[in-house]
Amino acid sequence: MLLFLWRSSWIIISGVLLTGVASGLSNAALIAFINTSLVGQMNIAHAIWWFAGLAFTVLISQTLSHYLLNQLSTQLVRDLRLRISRLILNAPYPNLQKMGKSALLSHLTEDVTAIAGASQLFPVLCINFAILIGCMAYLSWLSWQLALVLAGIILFGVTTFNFFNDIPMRSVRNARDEYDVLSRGFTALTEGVRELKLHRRRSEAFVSQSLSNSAEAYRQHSFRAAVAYLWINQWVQFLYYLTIGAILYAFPLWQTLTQEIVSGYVLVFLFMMSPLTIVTNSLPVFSRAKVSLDSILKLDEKLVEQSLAERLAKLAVQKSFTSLTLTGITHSFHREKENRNFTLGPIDLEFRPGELVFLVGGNGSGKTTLAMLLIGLYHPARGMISWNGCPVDAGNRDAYMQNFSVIFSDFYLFDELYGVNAEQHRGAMDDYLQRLHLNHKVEIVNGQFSSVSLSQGQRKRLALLVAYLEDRPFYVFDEWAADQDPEFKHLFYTELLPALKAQGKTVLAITHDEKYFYLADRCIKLDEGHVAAIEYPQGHPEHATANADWLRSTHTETSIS
Ligand SMILES: Nc1ncnc2c1ncn2[C@@H]1O[C@H](COP(=O)(O)OP(=O)(O)OP(=O)(O)O)[C@@H](O)[C@H]1O
Repeated sequence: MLLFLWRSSWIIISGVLLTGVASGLSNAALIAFINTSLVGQMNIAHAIWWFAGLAFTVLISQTLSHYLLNQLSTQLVRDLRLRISRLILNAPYPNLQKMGKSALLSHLTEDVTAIAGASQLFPVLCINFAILIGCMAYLSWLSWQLALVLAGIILFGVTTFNFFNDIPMRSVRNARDEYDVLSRGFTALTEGVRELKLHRRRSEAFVSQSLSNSAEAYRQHSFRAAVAYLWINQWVQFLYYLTIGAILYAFPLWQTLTQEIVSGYVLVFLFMMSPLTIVTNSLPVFSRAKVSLDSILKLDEKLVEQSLAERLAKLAVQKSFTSLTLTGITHSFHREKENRNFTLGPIDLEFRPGELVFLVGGNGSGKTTLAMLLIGLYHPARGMISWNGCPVDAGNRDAYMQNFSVIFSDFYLFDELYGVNAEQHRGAMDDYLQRLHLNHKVEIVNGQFSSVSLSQGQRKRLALLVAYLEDRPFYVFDEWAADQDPEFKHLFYTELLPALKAQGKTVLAITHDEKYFYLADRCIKLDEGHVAAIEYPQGHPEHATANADWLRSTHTETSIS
C-alpha cells in the first residue's frame, strides 16, 4: 500500500513524511518540555516562548501534513476510478464478459471505497506514528537502558504481530471474494426486481437461498477478521501495560531511576496511549485496503490491457471501405444446462459497400453471435476476418471496431452525444428528430438529450439518430424494428435503410420482418449456427443457392423471383 502510494505521487508523499515527522517530533518535544517544566526550575518568560513555539510547530506541521495527505487520498481515489474505467474500456470484450458486470462494479465501488477509506485514515496514521517515534526517541534519551528494554518489547510485538496478522488477513480476503458473490445477487435483485415483485415465492426463495447465504458468509468472514484484530489489539495493549509495569516495578530492582525519568516515562506512556490505540485500530482498514489494492492490480492480468499504440498500429480507421470478408470463422458457447456446445460456423461471407443485407433465422440460430463476431466484440476461435483485405487481429481489432455503428437489441442510450460535435450536425439532427417523430419529445441542447425517459420504441429511434451521426461505413441493427409501430417499421425498411444504402453504407440488419425481405440485396439465413441459405431478392438469381425457396415460402406479400 505504501509502495503504491509512493509510486502514485512521491512528491506529495515526501512532503507528507517531512511534515509528519516534524509534527511527531514537535509533539514529542512538547511533551518532553512539559515534563521538564513540571520537574525543573525554568525561566517562566523563556518557557512561555518555548511552549508557544513548540505548540505552534505542532499545529502548523499537523495542518500541512493533513492538507497534503487529503490531497493525496482524493487524487488517489480519482486516479483509481479512472484507471479501472480505462482498463475496462481497453479490455477485450470476451474477458469482460467472463468477469461479469457485478465483479467489475465491485472493483469500482467496494475496492475503491476501501482504498479511499484507508487513504483518508493515512494522514492520521502517519501523524500518530510519528508521535510514537518521537516519544520513543525522547524515552531513549531519558534512559538508554530503558530504551533497550523498550526496543526489545517493540521487536517482540512486531514479530508476534506479523505472525498473527495472517489470520485476519485470510478472513479479509475471503470476505472480499464473497463480496463478488453478494454483488452478483444485488445485480440480480435490481435488474430482476419486477419479476421478483410479481412472484412472492420466487422472491422469498431468492432471498433465502441466494442473498442471505452470501450476506451471511460475508458477515462471518468480516466478523472473524474483526475478532482477530480485536485480539491483536488486546495483545498490543497487553504488551503496553507490561512495559509500564516492568518500568515501574521490575526495572528499579535492577537499576535506580531518578524521579525525573520515572515521571517522564509515565507521562509519555500515558500520552502515547491514544496514538497507539489509533494506530492499532486502523489496522483492519488497512488490511481491507491492501486486499482491495491487490485485487485491482490483478485486474490488469485478468483484462489484458493492450497498449494504445498496439491497438492503433496496424489498421487505421478507414472511412473508405472496400470489402469485409469472413473466412471460415467459428465461435463456440458451452450450453451448461444441456452440457453441449453451440458452435457457429465455419462461416464464409463477404460484404461490399452500399449493400443492404438481412440476417434471418430462428431463435438461437446464431444471428447475434455472428454479428458480434463481425463487429469484433467476439473473437473467432478459427478463421479470419479481413477489412479491405487486411486481416483483423488482436493488434488492430480496436481500430477495426471503429468502423461500425451498431444498435444492439439490448442497446444502451447515453443521455449525451459523447464524441459527436452536436452543433456541427445541428441541421441533420433536427431533420432526423422530425423524421423519427421525436421533435416534440426530445430536444438536443449542447449535445445533451432533454430526456431519455421515453418508450422503448422512442429510445430505439433516438439510438438510430445517434448511429446516423456516427457516420460509420458499416451499420448493424439487431432487431431494431421489433419494438416499433407498423408506421415506423415501414419508415425504417422503406426509407431509412435505403437512404443509408444510397449513401454507400453497408447495412446488416437482423430481422424477422418477412414482409420487407424483398428490399434486401441479400438475405442470409442461419440455422443451428450455419448458413442455411442465401437469397438475392433484388435480383442476382445466378448467385442464389439451391435452398433459396425458403424465402419464397416464408412471405406472401412480396414475391422474390
Ligand atoms: N454469452 C453467452 N453464453 C453462452 N451461450 C450463449 C451466449 N450468447 C449466446 N449463447 C448461445 O448461442 C446460441 C446462439 O445465440 P444467439 O443470441 O446468437 O442467437 P440468435 O439467433 O441471435 O437468437 P435470437 O433471435 O433469439 O436473438 C444460443 O443457443 C445461445 O444459447
